[in-house]
This record gives sequence, C-alpha cells and structure tokens, in this order.
Amino acid sequence: MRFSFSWSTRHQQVIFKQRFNFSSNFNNLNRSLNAHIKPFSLPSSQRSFSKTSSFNNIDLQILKERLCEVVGPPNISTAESTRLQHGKDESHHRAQIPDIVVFPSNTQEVSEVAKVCTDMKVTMVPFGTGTGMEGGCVCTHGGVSVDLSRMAEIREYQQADFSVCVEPGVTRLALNEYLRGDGLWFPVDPGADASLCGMAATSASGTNAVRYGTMRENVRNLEVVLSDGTIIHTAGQGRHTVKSSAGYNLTNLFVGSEGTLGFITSATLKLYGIPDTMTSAVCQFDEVERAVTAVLHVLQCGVAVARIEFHGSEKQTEEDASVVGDIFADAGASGFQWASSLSERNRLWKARHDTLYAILATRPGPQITQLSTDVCVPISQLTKAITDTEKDLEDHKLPGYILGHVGDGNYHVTFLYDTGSETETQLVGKLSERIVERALELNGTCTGEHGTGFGKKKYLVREAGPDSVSLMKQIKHLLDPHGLMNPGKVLP
Ligand SMILES: Cc1cc2c(cc1C)N(C[C@H](O)[C@H](O)[C@H](O)COP(=O)(O)OP(=O)(O)OC[C@H]1O[C@@H](n3cnc4c(N)ncnc43)[C@H](O)[C@@H]1O)c1[nH]c(=O)[nH]c(=O)c1N2
Ligand SMILES: CCCCC(=O)C(=O)O
Ligand SMILES: [Mn+2]
Repeated sequence: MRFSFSWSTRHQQVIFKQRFNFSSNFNNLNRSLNAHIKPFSLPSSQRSFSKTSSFNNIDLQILKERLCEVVGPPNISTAESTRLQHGKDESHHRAQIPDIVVFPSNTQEVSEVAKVCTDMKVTMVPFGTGTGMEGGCVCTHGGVSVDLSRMAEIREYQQADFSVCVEPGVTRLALNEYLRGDGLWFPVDPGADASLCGMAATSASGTNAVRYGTMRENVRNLEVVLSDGTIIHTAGQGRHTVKSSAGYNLTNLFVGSEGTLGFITSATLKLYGIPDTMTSAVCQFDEVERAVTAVLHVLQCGVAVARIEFHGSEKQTEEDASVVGDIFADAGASGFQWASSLSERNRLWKARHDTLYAILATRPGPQITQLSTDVCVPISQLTKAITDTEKDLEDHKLPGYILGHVGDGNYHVTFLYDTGSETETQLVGKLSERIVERALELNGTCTGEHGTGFGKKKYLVREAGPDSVSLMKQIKHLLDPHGLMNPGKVLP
C-alpha cells in the first residue's frame, strides 16, 4: 500500500491518501479538483428533508408578522429554497428546515428577534455560512433560522494593538483581504471560507493551529445576544487586551458553544504580522507510520515549533527547511517538491483546503455522501491511532481517506458512502464509532475541530465525565431556560 502526503513546514500538516479503488496520488487529487463541488451543491441524498414544524398556520402567520416588524420585509423569507438552504450544512446530517429565515442587520435586531422567539416559545438556530461538519445548522424543531451574514461590518480595527472586531458576515478570507495591505493576517483557517463568528461558535481551527492555535486562543472578546434578548460583552465592552484575569472566562464559554447558548454578534480577534518568508513542500512516504513518525521527530527534535513552521527570515527559513528535509528523508520520504513562491504555495494550500471536494469528486452519484471524523489524540498516540485505523479500513475493504492536521494529533477519515445502501451506511457508522472509541481510549477527544453538533453528543459523558456534563446542562438551562437556542445539539 502506498501513501502520499503533502507537508508544509509553514502549516505543519500532513495529508495522507489511501489507495483503494479510488485515485491515489497527489496529482490525481489536484486533477479531481477540476471537478470541484461548490458549497451548497448538496448530494441529492441531502436534498430530501424532514418537515419538523409544530406550527399551525395562524401561529406561523403571527410569528412572521412580528419578525417582519423587527427586520423589515426584505429580510425575512418563507420560500422553500431559502429554508432548504438554511436547514443543513456541509455534513452528512439530513436537512431539517426552518419555518422562517430572518436576516437581521444589526445586534439590536438580533436581540428583538430573540425576544419575539422567546415570547412565542419558538426555537432559534444561528446560521453563519453553513459550512459546518456536524449538523449545527439543522433545524430540528423547524422554527427560525437566524442568518447573520448581512451583519458584515469590520467594526474596530486597532492596528497598533493587533486587534480587530468583526461582525458575523465577515469571513476569514474577507478579513485577510482587508488586512493584507498592512502586513497583518488572521491565521486560523478551516478549509472553507467560513464566517469568523461561526468559527468562534464551533471553536474551529485549521492548518495553522500548531503555530497559532485554534479559535480558543485567538478570540479576545465576544458580543453575544442571549435567548431572552440580553446583549453582553464577554470581556467588557470595547476591551481587547492581550490578557485579563478579571472574573470567569465567559469568552471561552461561548467559543465552541455552537449556537446553543446565544448569538455571537461580533468577535474581537487577535492579529499577527505576515512572516517575511514561507516555504512549503510536498513529498511521499511509502508507509503512513513513517510519515507520522517523521512529523513527530520534527516536533520533538528540539527545533522550536515556530521555526519548524518556517516562519522568519530567509536564512532561518532555509536552515529550518534543511533540518526538516533531512529528518523526512531519513524517514524514507521521496519526491520532494519545494514551493517558496506565493503562487506555488497558494496552489498547494488551495488543494489542501479543497481536499474534501476532491474526495467527493472521486465517487459521483446521486446518493453518495461524505462523513468525516475529526478525532484528536495526544501526539504520542498518533501513530498508533492512525495505523490501527488504517488496519480497520483494510479489514473492511471500505474506501476511506485519511488526512490530518498531524502536528496537532488531529486526523480525519473521510468516508464516501451510498446512503441508499443499508450495508454501507451501517459499516461507516460502525467504523466511525470505532475511530472515536479508539481516540477516547488513547485519552483523546471525539472532536478536535468540527464540534459536537449531533454526531458526537453521545460521546460527551464518556469524554468529559458525568459531573462535567451535568454542569454544562445547568449552564445551558441558566442561559436558555426554555431550551430554544439550537435545540438537540451538543448536550446529550
Ligand atoms: C471543505 C471544508 C473544510 C473544512 C470545513 C468545512 C468544509 C466545508 N470545516 C468546518 C467549518 O468550516 C467550520 O466548522 C466553521 O467554523 C463553520 O463556520 P460557519 O460560519 O460556516 O458556521 P455554520 O453556519 O455552519 O454553523 C456552525 C454552528 O455554529 C453556529 N453558529 C454559526 N454562526 C454563529 C453565530 N454568529 N453565533 C452563534 N452560533 C453560530 C450554528 O448554529 C451551528 O451550530 C473545518 N473546520 C475546522 O475547524 N477545521 C477544518 O479544517 C475545516 N475544514
Ligand atoms: C476532509 C475532512 C473534512 C474537512 C476538514 O476538516 C479538512 O479538510 O481539514
Ligand atoms: Mn480539518
């Protein structure tokens, strides 16, 4: 069996592709990018949806009129196409559509929407860009989907403080475009061009986490609208200090809360200088174990992580590239392709960010969907976790792609399966469960970055412990006593 991987010292990331029936090398991966499937073009298996509303026509009409008074007629929709788009994300979870979609324009409107919904005891589901991977936007009870994308202002840009405050309609690429001229950037980069507030809501990360951390380490303050319409600033209005020891850390309570505790209506983020020089490389290993071991050696060899990622001066970058190149070559890597130019690096990283669509393109079909696991284990356990997973896939002859944010101990297995086949669906369910079980046994987590959503809540007690989960439930009850905020997600 042969594996290929791409690796960048900048991002400390490895992609493994597993050879089964599907195309198996990086060139094929790039080629299949031509058949790129854009977000929102769902496999038809997900075009079917459940009607979940408990409304009668009269109540629905009253709700619509009251919300219309808040947001105005152009910013409310009951059209089926709009509702369909708001009842699902990019995951395998079945769409369940809202009764109404509203598009508030400012925080005050979000607050008024929340007051109406609380008054009428209607469920509310925040919607960012719908790129989530755990069913977070699915409207289990119908109700109101609150699409925050029309709030798209960059409110406070404090260049000297490396700080910016963005509304939910600002995506990571839009922010970086805005900052580029000043030599600054925001590095947290899930593959999709997600909204930054949605990224805060899911505690997202991406290829840069080894050096820059996840959303948890990069959010300084949040403006949040609670279910009863109260507006709070988790670190105090306007505050954006590098550190604070004042009170409980409410910011990190809302980071990762997946819309179950409130609406994030702005996020104050930490910014960084764009490094002078970056180098990326792609190479191949014959065995996945060797690739993982090589990455671990790079992390353990005494070169500081920041430098392993090849940030810095040209000279430093060259030295680090040579150390890492030697370690990889010793571990059996071949076919190195170095990329220092911006366009070549962008090409490589675009391919990496679009891997999910490349994988989808390898098995077209009306009922084919993907399920991507995202467990994370302590780095010392990564080789075991991946090699055991690989064996599972081999034993069951099931096509699965393994790719990983290896520097973080976080890896994905993406299964493509036919939702019309009971056998395939059950097998994928069983194997993804095994992957999580294994990660938990190794003291890992069921989700490193995609969130708990629907699919992982059954593991929460085992992972966090019954008393912690009980406390989470009490917090949820305190902030959302009627259970109206994104019901059915996160908590078992
Ligand atoms: C191709 C590709 C590649 C990747 C990923 C997706 C895709 C399609 N993702 C997953 C996804 O991009 C990530 O979870 C984003 O943070 C989701 O942001 P959205 O704005 O799309 O949230 P989306 O609209 O999907 O909502 C996600 C959840 O957050 C809630 N929410 C959204 N906005 C909110 C707000 N303003 N206030 C309160 N709650 C809100 C929603 O209710 C829902 O529960 C990912 N992720 C990752 O961490 N690492 C990765 O490497 C990748 N890679
Ligand atoms: C293909 C795995 C799911 C998306 C993702 O998280 C990534 O590309 O890193
Ligand atoms: Mn990922």
